[in-house]
Amino acid sequence: MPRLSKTNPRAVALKILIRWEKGKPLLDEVLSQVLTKSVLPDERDRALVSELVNGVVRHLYYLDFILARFSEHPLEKMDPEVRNILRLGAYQLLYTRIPERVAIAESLKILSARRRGAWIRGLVNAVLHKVLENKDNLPEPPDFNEVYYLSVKYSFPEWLVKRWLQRFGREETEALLRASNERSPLVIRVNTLRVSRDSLLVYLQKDEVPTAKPCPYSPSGIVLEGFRGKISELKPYHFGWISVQDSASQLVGFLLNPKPGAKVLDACAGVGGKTTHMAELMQDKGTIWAFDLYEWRLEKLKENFQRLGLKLPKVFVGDVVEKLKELQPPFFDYILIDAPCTGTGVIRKHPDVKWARTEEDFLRVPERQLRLLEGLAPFLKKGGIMVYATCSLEPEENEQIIERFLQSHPEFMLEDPAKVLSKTCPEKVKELCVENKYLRTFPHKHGLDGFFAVRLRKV
Ligand SMILES: C[S@@+](CC[C@H](N)C(=O)[O-])C[C@H]1O[C@@H](n2cnc3c(N)ncnc32)[C@H](O)[C@@H]1O
Repeated sequence: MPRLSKTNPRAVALKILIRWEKGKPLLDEVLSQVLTKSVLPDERDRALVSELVNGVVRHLYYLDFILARFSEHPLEKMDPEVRNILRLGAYQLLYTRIPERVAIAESLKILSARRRGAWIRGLVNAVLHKVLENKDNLPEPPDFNEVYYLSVKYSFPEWLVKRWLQRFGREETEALLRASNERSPLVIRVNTLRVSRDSLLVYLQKDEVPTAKPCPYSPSGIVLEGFRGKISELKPYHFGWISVQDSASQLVGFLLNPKPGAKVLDACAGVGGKTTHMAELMQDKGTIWAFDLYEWRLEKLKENFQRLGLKLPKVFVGDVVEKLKELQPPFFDYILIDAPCTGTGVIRKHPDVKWARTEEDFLRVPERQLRLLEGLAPFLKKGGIMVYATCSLEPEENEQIIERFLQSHPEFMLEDPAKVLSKTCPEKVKELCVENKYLRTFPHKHGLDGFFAVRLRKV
């Protein structure tokens, strides 16, 4: 019989948290590796693992603050198994509707199965009961230090809170921290080559997701409010009618808006979220060259093209700047640079991002981004369009990079995103366009992932 660590969702979550805490690998990757090896055939158990792991990572500092108040033993001196079982227990008690006795009993069951002694079980039992007894009157972090207070209350590293406070001020920073801790709704993009958004909406509302509603910004977007199921269990997913893509990310495709028959370069294609959108916008006519550093991502990209019934693009593994020098490609009509970035705009989806970043990233990452802009600019046709996008909120990766690029490239000019987007998207999209130059979305202002994008024309 498989061991508890493979069959019990809380034990699987514990294993993931211990592994994540040790080396801070990408949480999604550890989650999928451990889930693949686990024996959890029920989809609800797998969803519980994901909910517990993401929840603990999202509220890490606050959970530790609360636990430290109720434990006589310093958390940092506990072994990782005990520390993380306490975090898991406290998360269930404070943030979920799991019955309290189940949350505590299951924590103790795991410790027993792992042959932890009576002393450890007693400690965990006592601390979790104290959390439960004080649930309606939990201690607050001291507020004489604004940075420390916000950092603990919303579980963000102090350096990032300080950075946002300097830029946005107290009220807006608090709104951003709060919004970044919320779970984002699931948004899908309709493959309009197969089905119209209106008819798919009718189908979903009637049959599979009664709460489905049109996205107010993207003409192809449907928001599956409150949907907690697995997307691959929806029939339209199997028919190739939909892809999962946040509304802000969909707008990047509409900003480039490649025409049918065009030659397009997707420099950082990943698993093809935007590549497939471009193919749909081009009515599957034309040529797309898709690059990424990782083969496994491009394999997924191909699967996505196949599922959506789209013609496969030309796919290349490796550094796009170096590869293009070897390949001597044609000049492109359109280039998309969906640049690697710090990801501070998508913390609500990837809570580990806040713990993985350091201040040095804001020196290192922009240089990679500028290298991509500089390296790809020569491959764009005169009159062609290049869109640069990130899911970061930080000016160093966004406005400042574009200014630096434009200073040494007078042959490029910025186009007003509002003018381009209003041709295909609802009027409301203009709210997201600023200074006639930038498309900028924020979780706390628009309820969207934080994205930045510009449209550059080579003149
Ligand atoms: C923001 S993600 C792209 C997401 C993707 N466009 C989508 O919509 O699904 C950035 C991607 O760029 C890739 N990347 C980073 N540097 C690169 C380079 N020099 N050449 C090619 N790909 C690169 C990364 O592997 C990563 O998959």
